[in-house]
Amino acid sequence: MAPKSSTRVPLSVKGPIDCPYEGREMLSLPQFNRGTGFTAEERDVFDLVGHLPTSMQTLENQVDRAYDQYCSLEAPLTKNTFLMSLKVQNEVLYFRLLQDHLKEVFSIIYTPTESEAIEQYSRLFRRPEGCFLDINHPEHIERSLAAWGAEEDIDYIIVSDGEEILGIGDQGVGAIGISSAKAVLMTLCAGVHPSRCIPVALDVGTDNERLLKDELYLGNRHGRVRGERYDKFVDDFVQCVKKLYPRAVLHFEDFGLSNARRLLETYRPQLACFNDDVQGTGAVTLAALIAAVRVAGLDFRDLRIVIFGAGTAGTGIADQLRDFLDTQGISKQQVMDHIWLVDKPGLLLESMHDQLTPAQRPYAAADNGWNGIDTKSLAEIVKKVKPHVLIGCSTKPKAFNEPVLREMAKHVERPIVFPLSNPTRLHEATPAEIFKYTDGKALVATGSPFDNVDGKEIAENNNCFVYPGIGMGSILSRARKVTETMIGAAVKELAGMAPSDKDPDGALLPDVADIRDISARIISAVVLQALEEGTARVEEIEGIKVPRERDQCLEWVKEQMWKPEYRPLRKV
Ligand SMILES: NC(=O)C1=CN([C@@H]2O[C@H](COP(=O)(O)OP(=O)(O)OC[C@H]3O[C@@H](n4cnc5c(N)ncnc54)[C@H](O)[C@@H]3O)[C@@H](O)[C@H]2O)C=CC1
Ligand SMILES: CC(=O)C(=O)O
Ligand SMILES: [Mg+2]
Repeated sequence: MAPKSSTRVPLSVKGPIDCPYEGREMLSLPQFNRGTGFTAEERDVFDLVGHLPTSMQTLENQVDRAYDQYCSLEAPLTKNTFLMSLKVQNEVLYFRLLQDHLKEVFSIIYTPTESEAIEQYSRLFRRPEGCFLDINHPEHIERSLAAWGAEEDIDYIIVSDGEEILGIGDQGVGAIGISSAKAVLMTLCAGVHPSRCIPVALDVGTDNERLLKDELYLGNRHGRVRGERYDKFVDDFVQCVKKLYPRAVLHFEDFGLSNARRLLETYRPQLACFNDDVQGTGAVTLAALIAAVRVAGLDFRDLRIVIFGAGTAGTGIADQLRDFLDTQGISKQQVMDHIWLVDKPGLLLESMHDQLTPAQRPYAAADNGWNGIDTKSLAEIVKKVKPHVLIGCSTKPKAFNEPVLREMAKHVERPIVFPLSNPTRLHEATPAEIFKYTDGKALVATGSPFDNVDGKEIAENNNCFVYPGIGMGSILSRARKVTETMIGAAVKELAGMAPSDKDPDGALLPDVADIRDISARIISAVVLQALEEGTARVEEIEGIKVPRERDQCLEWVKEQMWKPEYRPLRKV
């Protein structure tokens, strides 16, 4: 959190850091604490003498020590808790450790382990690390948000009401866990200054009986508030964001099916906002699909796609495909005619109109042609449609079983299969199963990380590949809106980095280990698009003329990214 306005310090990414603190207080602030990393001069100037052991260490020494401690822990959840503690002790050390061991720690700080941490949020709680807004006290919204800094301090706000977290459903106030984890990734992947991002939990109650019965549960102990009171609370929050932080980008995460898209549609015209589950998932899946289509030698015009699980993510993917292909000269209707949505009632048909969500309706299949076919059976649907692509966002493990996959492999040369449900145990199939039942011919991407199978790398098709880039691109351009074309620019940039373009056995998305470089390129593409289409306000607000040439813009972007390093401290 930024210091109070009386001692406000600029939150920069280079040069000396102004510090108004000293002594024990400084050691308790993760933004300023360097522990054994403080130099002799800093110990003197900031009155730290006597508070630290004699020996002085470099950041690299500290990372080695912390990493050894991390490795000595066995269970992923214990590792997650350890990293959480490190984060509230020394922010630079925390991010440097993550950066140096990125691939290894990714599944610990994010899906799947973060899901476990969120399920146990009230029992693992040590220190609060975000902004908690209570539906029973909407009068506190402004005061709570304003405590995070002045208008120019805040770039990004991630908000969740915790209804549909990472595939594990309603976690009530545990929402703060996903907002914080996504905020960490904003810094780690895209270099957003950690103090310029606010993770927010909207505590509107929970319908999770386990939590309601748990005497240690830390959130509001009543059912989820819905309807007008909920809408008013969310609206109060958004209007407050607009008022206090008009430059910031608002990121919605893990809202439930009945709210996610509705809130996005309501607020998109009002401010720069983005729903990661709808748009981020759609964007990364489209990038992986573009890569897969190239490997399979297919044409998007002919592609038949079945999406199993037509909720927030499933319909987000369908819309992203439809809107992107429309810009490539394939009409929206043609794309919609080639997408089949399947949900709990089976294939979604026109005759189900009244039971379908507005997002599902445009894709409902005409009933004629399906007479005598069991539309509840995925294998039967696959037999009839003969899809090239099968995408899972259902949270139904093992839904892509042997009959389904074998049926798919009968009709197409290279089945494209993306089981995207998180966490790992909810995947519709494992990569090993998919390869087994398609005789190794499938092109696979998964929602959570998986190890290689028979030397084949498995792309992690997770929105973490794009939202940091889209978010930071919107921040740096000071975008008025996060537009479809800016998201499209991110998709094209990511699709252009697919290892499978060079090696047909390569992954459909680049390696998460390279996420900082990947994000920098996406940021740059988004900034350039925002400049071109006039959504950017960076010159107007900050007086900055961003280079419009690609390489120069990329260099500029890299300079704006926060890095975990001990910059000189200046006493103020
Ligand atoms: N890989 C990634 O980047 C992302 C993955 N996801 C994952 O996708 C899954 C779904 O997330 P959301 O769309 O946000 O949830 P959601 O609740 O909005 O949608 C889930 C949909 O699946 C349907 N469903 C549930 N059981 C089913 C069954 N047995 N057969 C067919 N359909 C069934 C539900 O009725 C609902 O329409 C979660 O596991 C989530 O973690 C979500 C966003 C991003
Ligand atoms: C990845 C993500 O956003 C989800 O599973 O909800
Ligand atoms: Mg999500």
